[in-house]
Amino acid sequence: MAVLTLSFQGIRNLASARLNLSPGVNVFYGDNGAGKTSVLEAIHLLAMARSFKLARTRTVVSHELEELLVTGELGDGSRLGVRRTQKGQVQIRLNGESLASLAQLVHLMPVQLIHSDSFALLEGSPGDRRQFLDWGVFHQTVAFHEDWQRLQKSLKNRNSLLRSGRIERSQLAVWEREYIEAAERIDGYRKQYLEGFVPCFHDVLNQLVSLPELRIHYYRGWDRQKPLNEVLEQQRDRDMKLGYTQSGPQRADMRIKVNKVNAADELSRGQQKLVVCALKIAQSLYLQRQQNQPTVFLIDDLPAELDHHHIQRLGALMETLQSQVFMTCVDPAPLKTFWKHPDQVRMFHVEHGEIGSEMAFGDP
Ligand SMILES: Nc1ncnc2c1ncn2[C@@H]1O[C@H](COP(=O)(O)OP(=O)(O)OP(=O)(O)O)[C@@H](O)[C@H]1O
Repeated sequence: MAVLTLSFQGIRNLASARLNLSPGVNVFYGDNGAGKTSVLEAIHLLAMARSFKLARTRTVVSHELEELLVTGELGDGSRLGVRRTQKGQVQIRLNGESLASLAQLVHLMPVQLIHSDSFALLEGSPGDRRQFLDWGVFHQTVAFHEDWQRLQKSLKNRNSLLRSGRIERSQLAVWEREYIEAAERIDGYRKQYLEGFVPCFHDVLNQLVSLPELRIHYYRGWDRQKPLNEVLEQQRDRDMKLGYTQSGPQRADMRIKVNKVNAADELSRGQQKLVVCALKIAQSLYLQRQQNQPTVFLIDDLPAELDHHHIQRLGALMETLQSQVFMTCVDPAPLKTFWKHPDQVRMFHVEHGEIGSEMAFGDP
């Protein structure tokens, strides 16, 4: 859901502000250290009650203040507010009422983030790709969250039994049954999600860059040929020595390869960025088609690594999404010329933490 007005105070170097936003594209430009990324953090805080990374969340409250406050008026007229203290206490309110869970907040305003860490989708660990995959599954399948919690609980209990060294077979059997059931359901949700998502991804990728050899391979976290109960049985002794469970959905991966080589090892930095953008855009398009739920995009330094031609392609694609987009850049020039609907684009100049008067292209 789009944020139509955004107010914040106590975020890093940003002066308190109230911004009228476009439901389409919003560009924040300015010099290094001006506070552009901090504006994206403000929106991320509103949507997720935290910054992009745990480490960043710890430092997000301004040095001079005890707490931060971000509030927004959303497209459906509701008012959302997030307060966070230096000590990490969080309060989330929707229309004046406290929200019971973070999951409720995350469903309200799905956010896709594209920034320098997003390259981890290609060059990072399987955990980075699982997180991406599960974002889509979480929004598509209501039951996923509950099954994920069941999986975590049974896995934790199995692992602590394995570590205790005194294995009570009947107790282990109870947790293994629970673990296998949750694992198979999660694997099923992920497979079903990828069946719809992968063609959508290739469509988007083709609009950005020609990489006909690129493929996504799903690994479910245990041997494709064997049922999980058999795998657990075979690995039990080794699992005991290691003190953890080697196989299951917590080891799944979504490998992205070009000519059978990891995309991160084959593609240029710019091509990698286009693949990352295609993955995130496709995920949002797919969510939009399946659930009629638009995503908010946060793109830090959109032009970095891209030539003018690809910036234009990406901009044109962003414009066609029914999503609200926030992007930052140092030099706004490459982002000024090509919009098909300039009345939907607003530009904000950020200077020493102050957000300058906003300008829409339609303005005189
Ligand atoms: N807790 C804090 N309190 C006050 N100022 C902070 C705090 N944390 C960071 N800063 C400062 O706030 C500024 C925020 O920078 P930000 O990352 O938003 O800049 P940017 O415009 O995105 O820059 P770049 O183009 O270099 O990425 C930096 O100058 C930083 O030193």
